[in-house]
Amino acid sequence: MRPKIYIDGKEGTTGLQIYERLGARDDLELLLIDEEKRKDTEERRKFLNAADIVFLCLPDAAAREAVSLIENDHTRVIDASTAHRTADGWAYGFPELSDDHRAAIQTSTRVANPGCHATGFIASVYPLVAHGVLSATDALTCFSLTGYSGGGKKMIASYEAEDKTNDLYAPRVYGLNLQHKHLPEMQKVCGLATPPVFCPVVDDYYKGMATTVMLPDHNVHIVWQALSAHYAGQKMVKVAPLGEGAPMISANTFSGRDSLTLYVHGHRSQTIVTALFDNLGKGASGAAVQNMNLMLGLDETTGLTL
Ligand SMILES: NC(=O)C1=CN([C@@H]2O[C@H](COP(=O)(O)OP(=O)(O)OC[C@H]3O[C@@H](n4cnc5c(N)ncnc54)[C@H](OP(=O)(O)O)[C@@H]3O)[C@@H](O)[C@H]2O)C=CC1
Ligand SMILES: CC(=O)N[C@@H](CCC(=O)OP(=O)(O)O)C(=O)O
Repeated sequence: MRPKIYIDGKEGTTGLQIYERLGARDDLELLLIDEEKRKDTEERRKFLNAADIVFLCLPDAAAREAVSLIENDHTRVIDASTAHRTADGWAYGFPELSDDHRAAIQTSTRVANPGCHATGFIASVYPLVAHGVLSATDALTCFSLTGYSGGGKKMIASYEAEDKTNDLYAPRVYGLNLQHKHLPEMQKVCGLATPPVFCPVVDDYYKGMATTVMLPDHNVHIVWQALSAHYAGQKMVKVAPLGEGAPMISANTFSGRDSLTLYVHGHRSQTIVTALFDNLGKGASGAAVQNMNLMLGLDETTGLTL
């Protein structure tokens, strides 16, 4: 019997991209809700309980509601929203962090898919803390560039409107209250004493991310070696040869891909690490499908673009 899959929020940005990755597969049975009933709670309840795996591609409140509608023990959940990323009982869906993370995803009934900016930050910082290159009390700073699809349908509409306002033609620094919603998962997953000073920037291109962590007092060779050793053998996360990409890397390089690559650059005692990936790939839908593959005991790259 093919596993039954339901995407709650399939008409949204993340949901559509998951559908694109699953639509052509014949090893899965996709449960498709009637278009007019896609927000009908009782109809959703039926689909959520009929599925073996559900993807939640919804705003946080709707994702919490969806979980509360599941009344059985067999439906497993992959939540793309922020609602459950630091919640007890949820596995954090980043299998490359450690064998324990991978095993938790494979066996869990509740998997929280990482936030896009959090993916870039954690990819660099988790291994450096785990291998003692950074300490949990180091004060970290990070800036992260994203395409406008990261803001979902509303933001896409504003960037693609015919009467687009002038401010949308330039990069926009946001998260200025320093309380971006990804900070709790960045801090918790990396085991940091304090959250990083985090500066997200959204710009006038559709998708792709460059998340840069700055290390003012760390040797570039030590950082590169620790990251390379940590991700050796991984299929979806790689470390580029030291210095590759100089003198300039573009944040849309990985647009359309589901993998992530870390680029390490340095001079004297200063180092920067930049994660290049797609906010809708390893930053959302690609990661969600990778997690589903692991939960089903399949090759994690099935249906994905490396
Ligand atoms: N875009 C990205 O790059 C990323 C997004 N995410 C997260 O994924 C989730 C989805 O985001 P995104 O796809 O960007 O958002 P969108 O706004 O593009 O899509 C959300 C979808 O959910 C639908 N929806 C809203 N409320 C309900 C409800 N009660 N029942 C059923 N459907 C509902 C919306 O309907 P309607 O079409 O009518 O508006 C829409 O289709 C969010 O939690 C987001 O934070 C995570 C990582 C990256
Ligand atoms: C450009 C933009 O607005 N991006 C979103 C992040 C998208 C994402 O990862 O969303 P979730 O955390 O909800 O999963 C933001 O910074 O809030």
